[in-house]
Amino acid sequence: MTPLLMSWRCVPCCRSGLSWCVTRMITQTVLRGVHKKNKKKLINHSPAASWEERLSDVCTPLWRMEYKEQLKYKLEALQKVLRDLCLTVKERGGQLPDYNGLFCLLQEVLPSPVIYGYRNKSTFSVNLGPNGDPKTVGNYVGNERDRSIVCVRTDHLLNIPVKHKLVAKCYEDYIRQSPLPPCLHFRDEGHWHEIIVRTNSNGDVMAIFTFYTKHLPQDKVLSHILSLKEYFTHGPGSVCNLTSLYCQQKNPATNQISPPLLLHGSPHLTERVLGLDLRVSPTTFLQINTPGAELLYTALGNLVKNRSKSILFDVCCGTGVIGLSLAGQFQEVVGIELVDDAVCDAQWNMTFNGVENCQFLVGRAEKLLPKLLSERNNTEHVVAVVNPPRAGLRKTKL
Ligand SMILES: C[S@@+](CC[C@H](N)C(=O)[O-])C[C@H]1O[C@@H](n2cnc3c(N)ncnc32)[C@H](O)[C@@H]1O
Repeated sequence: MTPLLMSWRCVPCCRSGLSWCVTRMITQTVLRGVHKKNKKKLINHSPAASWEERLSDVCTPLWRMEYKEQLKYKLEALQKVLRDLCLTVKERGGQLPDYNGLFCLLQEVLPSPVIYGYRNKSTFSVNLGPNGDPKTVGNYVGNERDRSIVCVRTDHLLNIPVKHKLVAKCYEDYIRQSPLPPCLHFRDEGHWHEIIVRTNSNGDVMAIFTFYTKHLPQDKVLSHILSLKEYFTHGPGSVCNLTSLYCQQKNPATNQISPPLLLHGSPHLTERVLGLDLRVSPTTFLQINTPGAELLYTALGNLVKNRSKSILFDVCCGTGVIGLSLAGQFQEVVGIELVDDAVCDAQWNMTFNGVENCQFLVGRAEKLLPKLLSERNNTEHVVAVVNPPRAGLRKTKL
């Protein structure tokens, strides 16, 4: 189980006098990459392991540990990353400060306020289940390379909330009685595809399903989509009490997915994070554990106290949550984000919450940041935050 995925470190950047606060999500990928060997020990590779256990090992690799042990494991994983990085720099003749054998201060991993059912977004695939049923809704066990994928229901997963599981179950019930076949991985046929479920702290639910339109005339596409809508709004699926239902069509000609089409309910959910009301559209990025994110942003705020004369660069700002939540502590906030829609959400969030000292710019941080910094001759009053650190940012010259 990976209920808490956060820690942070603060590295003063000597060259520019710029405070460089780096928040860091320790993702499963990091755990996989850094502690591959250790992780193998965590996983029960016995052929007797059930499908459910195997799925838990994929989705929540630390689930066999007590939560305290998980936090210790994550801290050690981070220490190892920093030690390895330090070694690499030193081997190449570089010099680094020493903080107890690490080159920067590393704080404890904070426990998440919620450790079960904490996800606010889940994606469920459709594929062959362990019993061979091609209309099984769940998550994958197996390997894409050798095409050994099996789709296992997620009812037992500790990190997925009950509401998400209910939508997945209802979707499975519906597609099983539909005459249309599913659209399976690697097969250019069938129609029913994945479903994404998002919830907010109020318990509102948004579902976004993908429908593959190949070989189906548009009127038939429409009737099947509307029939699913009817099922979720007035049929047995109404137990899910959906706040919003969206459909995305996968276009066979381009293999691209259309923008989400609202079939029912409100276009957005609203999520409250640290007193801010945030607009959540089908594509909006939010940290997956909202109370965990609040803890992260609060911890970040504590690191950057007394900055009323400073400017904050929120690098890769997404919908601007970090910058907006810290805006009161800074003279000015500049968010930089690659994706246009995310910047629109950030601007909406700023206006809706009455924040006035932020601006959000669309563009690549690597390109915009040097220009923005060169416009400011005193970088002492500049703080930058990036979450998560991106490989694409590593060559940025500050
Ligand atoms: C995981 S989200 C994090 C958003 C935000 N920092 C937060 O914590 O809520 C990462 C964001 O970085 C953006 N991004 C990725 N590479 C970027 C780049 N080179 N320049 C600017 N934004 C980038 C993505 O579009 C995405 O919205």
